[in-house]
Amino acid sequence: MGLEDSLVDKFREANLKDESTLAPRALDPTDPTFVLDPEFRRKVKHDEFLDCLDDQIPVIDLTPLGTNDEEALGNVIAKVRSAVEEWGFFQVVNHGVPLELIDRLEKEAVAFFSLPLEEKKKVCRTFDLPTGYNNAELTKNHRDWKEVFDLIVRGSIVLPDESNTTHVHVFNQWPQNRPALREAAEAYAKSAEQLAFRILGLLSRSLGLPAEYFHKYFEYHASRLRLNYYPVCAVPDLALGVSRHKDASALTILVQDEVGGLQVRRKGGEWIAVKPRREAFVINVGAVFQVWSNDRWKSIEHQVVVNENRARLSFPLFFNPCPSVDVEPAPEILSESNPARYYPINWGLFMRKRYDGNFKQYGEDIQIEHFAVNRVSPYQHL
Ligand SMILES: O=C(O)CCC(=O)C(=O)O
Ligand SMILES: [Fe+2]
Repeated sequence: MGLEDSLVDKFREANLKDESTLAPRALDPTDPTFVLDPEFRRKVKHDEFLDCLDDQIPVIDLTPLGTNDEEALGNVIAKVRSAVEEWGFFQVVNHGVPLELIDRLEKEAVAFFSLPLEEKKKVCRTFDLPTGYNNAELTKNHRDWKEVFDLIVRGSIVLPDESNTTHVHVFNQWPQNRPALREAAEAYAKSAEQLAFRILGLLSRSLGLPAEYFHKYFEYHASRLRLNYYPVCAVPDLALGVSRHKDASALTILVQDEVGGLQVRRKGGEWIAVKPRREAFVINVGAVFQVWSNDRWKSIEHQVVVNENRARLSFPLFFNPCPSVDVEPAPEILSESNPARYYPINWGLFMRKRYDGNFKQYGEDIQIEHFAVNRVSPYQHL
């Protein structure tokens, strides 16, 4: 038996013995794909926070957004620009989303994830319907130590089918007899959606464009709210809650509980553990802004580590354009010395391929880089 086989055994046996997790066992620790190759395992624990402020994602107070104070607003925009250029991430406080909406959703999410697996599987995601419950998600072909519940923020969207010959209607699945989960998720999603539009405006201005510049791409936006539940893991140095990845969204708004687990890759390659703050949202720009900004901004790698003591909840809202939109570098940003670095990418087809890649085991997930000019891409026809 090789070294890796013995680690797979260790992972399985320790997790089978572990009775501490709140939810009934929904992850099968005998699946060897949970055990990551050494280079992908955590380097830093979930609560190993660095004390120095320079080592934390900048915190930006959004109070000036509701005022006519142009000078204060100008400061906010400058801070956003600098944080996105430096980190790809920032945190916001005084964001306008009521805390009680978050509390309520956390309570309902815990109640849902605590249900027996057979109950949760009644709203299981399928190949054609990428909403609802999933306990077998792959991030770049690694199995994640997490359970998720996904919903479309606007209730439903229309996506191209796999072969791009027709369209499929994607709608939300809700557990029967649990109206409180739906009410809590919809109320939170509505409030976070408003925040997303305000942040979209800030990001546009940070690129030197009018506040409403990108709003036209979001009329029938395809945003998704995800409820993440990371059970206790008996051997957290072998698996991750979410393997390293870059978000494909325009921007992501994340709220997390006090446990900790999110880690962001810095330019030097090191991983920084993000210290949870109850009053703050973590925001990052995704691949769509990378394209719009013609690589001035990058979608930055991040991951989630798990731990042996406490389960964790987090709720990312992936703010996505309409499926019909072709995402391409904003012409106002381009010049002779800054030519377009990407071909136009149809967002609906891109999402379809991403969903399919999460569901099936592909060699490589589709990435925005596949559309870079000068790259020979299997997806250039999209
Ligand atoms: O749980 C988190 O803190 C982040 C999750 C995440 O990055 C994702 O779902 O894309
Ligand atoms: Fe992410």
